[in-house]
Amino acid sequence: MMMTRFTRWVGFVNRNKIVESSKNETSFRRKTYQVKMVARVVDLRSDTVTKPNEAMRSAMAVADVDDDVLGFDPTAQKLEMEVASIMHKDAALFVPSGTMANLISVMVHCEVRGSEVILGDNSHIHVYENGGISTIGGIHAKTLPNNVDGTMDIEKIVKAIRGTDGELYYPTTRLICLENTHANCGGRCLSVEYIDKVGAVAKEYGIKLHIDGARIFNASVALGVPVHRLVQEADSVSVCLSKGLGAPVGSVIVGSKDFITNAKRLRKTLGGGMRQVGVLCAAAYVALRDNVPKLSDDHRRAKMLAEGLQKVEHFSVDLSSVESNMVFFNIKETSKISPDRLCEVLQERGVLAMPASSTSVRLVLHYQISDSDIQFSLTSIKGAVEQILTDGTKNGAIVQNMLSVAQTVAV
Ligand SMILES: Cc1ncc(COP(=O)(O)O)c(C=O)c1O
Ligand SMILES: C[C@@H](O)[C@H](N)C(=O)O
Repeated sequence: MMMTRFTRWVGFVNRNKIVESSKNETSFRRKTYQVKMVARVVDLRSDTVTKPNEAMRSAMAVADVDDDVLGFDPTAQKLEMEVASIMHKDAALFVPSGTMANLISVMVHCEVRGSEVILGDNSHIHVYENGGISTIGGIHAKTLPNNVDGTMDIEKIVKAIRGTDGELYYPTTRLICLENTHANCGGRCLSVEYIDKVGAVAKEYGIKLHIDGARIFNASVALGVPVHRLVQEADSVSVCLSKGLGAPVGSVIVGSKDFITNAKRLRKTLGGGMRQVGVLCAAAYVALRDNVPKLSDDHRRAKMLAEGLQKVEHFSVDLSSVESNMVFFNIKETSKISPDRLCEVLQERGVLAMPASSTSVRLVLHYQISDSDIQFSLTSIKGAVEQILTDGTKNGAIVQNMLSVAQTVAV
């Protein structure tokens, strides 16, 4: 799973040195892997790695702030109203992270003990949020297989909804969660037709629909569908401003006024109530204002990167799966190149990437990656492959020599 490898590969770039951390079983140890003077670093680990730009920093410096727990931070209110308006929802709430946005949303919808949520077995909520909906929310997860396009079969969703006949034994289904775009399915986009159908099922059975919209603006741009139309049937959406939009921190939950009132209380319970949070909301507002139009360039560069990778003999890329800002490519087993080793050598060559599985690597585009960065990355990747194969040949020769010496000595 990408996340297990993700926790092992956290590379920090600090000016001209790369400090590599690797996670062992017992504790997180930061070790200086190798301090190398690199002329250039292209960070393709995720779209969470962007640094606040000058406009964001300036806005943060002059932000009009007050105590937001008391409900008076004007910049937080301005951002929340803007996101609610864009999404055509009644209200919104700024929270520190996408993980907390999802947790709060699920907990508000499933506030009655014995609730169950239907979600994908490859969804971020199920795989990468420490099981928070269960460990903190006390909510039962009913997972269904995610298809390669990020959807769950609607027939399976309907079948998974608990009937009243088993209420003495079964949890009660109260929520369906979708994810758009779908991170672990390569950033694939869920169509508005599909979301509408799931919304219709939710309404028919009197349950709610939440969309993990960490990259909902990527989906909107990739599909050419207004973002409010994509989420029309959702009762709540978590919108990350700190992903492709490039804000340093934060997500926004949108929904009805009552939903957001309950969400606000739960945010405080979870410790997410923040005081002069307008400093962060100011940067998020700039990201929302300036960066949505840049997402199509991220998608274009993702395709450019995928096409370049496809030309590398030892890689395979499903070009049709590159719908937004993510590229997953497989390394053929015959190459004997491991994703870990490739990412390690790439790091020495100034490209940061993350293994996605034992045979694949994930690359994520964001607005701080340029066209020339793509060319630089492709050149570095080809160089890294050659280096690993050459090392492999040399090591093979050394081992062969050692074996023949050992045999000679043994005789
Ligand atoms: C699809 C998706 N949902 C939620 C999150 C969680 O966001 P955060 O990292 O801000 O907690 C992420 C990744 O970060 C994600 O990729
Ligand atoms: C790893 C995961 O939590 C993060 N959302 C990412 O896609 O990088």
